[in-house]
Amino acid sequence: MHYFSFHDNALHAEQVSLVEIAEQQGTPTFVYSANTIREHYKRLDDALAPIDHEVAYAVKANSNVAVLSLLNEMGASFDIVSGGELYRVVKAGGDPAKCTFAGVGKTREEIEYALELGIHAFNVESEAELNFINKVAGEMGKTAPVSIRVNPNVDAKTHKYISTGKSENKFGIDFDVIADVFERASKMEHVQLKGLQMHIGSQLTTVQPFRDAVTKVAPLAADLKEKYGIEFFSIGGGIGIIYDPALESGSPDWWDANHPEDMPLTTEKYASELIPILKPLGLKILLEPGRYIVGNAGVMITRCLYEKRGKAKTFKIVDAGMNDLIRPALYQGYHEIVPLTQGGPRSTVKTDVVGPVCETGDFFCQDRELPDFEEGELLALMSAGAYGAVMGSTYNSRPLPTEVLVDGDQATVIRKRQTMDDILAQEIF
Ligand SMILES: Cc1ncc(COP(=O)(O)O)c(C=O)c1O
Ligand SMILES: N[C@@H](CCCC[NH3+])C(=O)O
Repeated sequence: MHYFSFHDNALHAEQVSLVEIAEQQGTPTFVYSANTIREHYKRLDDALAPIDHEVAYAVKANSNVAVLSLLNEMGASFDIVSGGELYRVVKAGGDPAKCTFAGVGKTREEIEYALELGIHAFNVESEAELNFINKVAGEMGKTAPVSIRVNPNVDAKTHKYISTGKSENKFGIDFDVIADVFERASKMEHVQLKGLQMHIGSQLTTVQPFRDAVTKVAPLAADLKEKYGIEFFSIGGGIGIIYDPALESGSPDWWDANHPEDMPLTTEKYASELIPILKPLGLKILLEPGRYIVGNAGVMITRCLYEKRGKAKTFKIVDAGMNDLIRPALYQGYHEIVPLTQGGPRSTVKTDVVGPVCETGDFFCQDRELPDFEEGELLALMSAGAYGAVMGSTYNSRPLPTEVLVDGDQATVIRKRQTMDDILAQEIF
């Protein structure tokens, strides 16, 4: 089955035409394919089957409660990074005891909330935070389950804004001193050591940085198990997806979840390289995938408003902006742009696709050779399921877009389009 593919000349999500969704819901709108999410989850879960493991979905990638609920039904655990994400998981029917709580700046309120609910573990990112969690847990008469995040100083070879495992990144505790931190933590009265965690970065397209990091940290994990009886080793998320078919594979069906061989980093490759290093540890292995699960399970649909042929460039102006999908502006992220209807052959044009926001950085592509679509035409920005809607803002007083979940032939609105009154609700006149 093709999850995003053309039928009768219209791009569909599963069995639902994206043109119909656009006509009914307006644009911009995010559309997700439930079966793609399920399949990605299952593929990763199956690949790790030879070892004791848990797939803890990184909620930040797409935290719509309907998406979380779907993954909860699949049996996922959750990697959260705020009290707000924990709140969402609970609303989705998720069990706090299956949540690990990462992040360098947890507040007292968040720590108390997580202790109250009984999360699986805090992933502690500094000694100051460790001391504080110990203090707060003591005040509450509780013991805080913790794992400590190691920064292995390994180059993830990804965009510098999404690299997290080098010493100059703010995340985790330096590899050289982490053993001492565990020793001090083991003597704390209100902390129980549960695990070791790392996450070297996002959108990794080869297995080598994962292998380097796991190889470097595995002996430490073995040592910590021996000394303190830790139960798990979380190797983080970061598995990359294909954004640009021309660069990565040349396959026109790259967004189809049934083409695992086209992935730059397959789950099979990931598992076959890492399992031999991880299995001998005898620890539960946690994975924290976000983008891999939802990235290619979503698109953002938008309508072309105007075309402007300037002296230097052709601009196609669409009704979505950087406030709706910020990845191109923030990381020079690539999203394939596909007209929703396929007529006969058409000419191509080198164009910038830009939004209405009052920023020069408000573009979805620059100087890209694209089918010469017209004013009024509908388009999909592919691979927008991860770090899309969640990073949206109301900049320029632009209401947040609708989100729709397609499951087979059913399309369900899972977030209504925001209204101006929603935006103004907290303002005091
Ligand atoms: C601690 C942690 N775990 C997991 C993830 C998920 O990353 P990805 O979406 O690349 O799988 C992130 C984001 O990079 C993260 O910071
Ligand atoms: N938001 C980033 C990924 C950040 C991962 C979170 N640590 C992106 O879209 O590529």
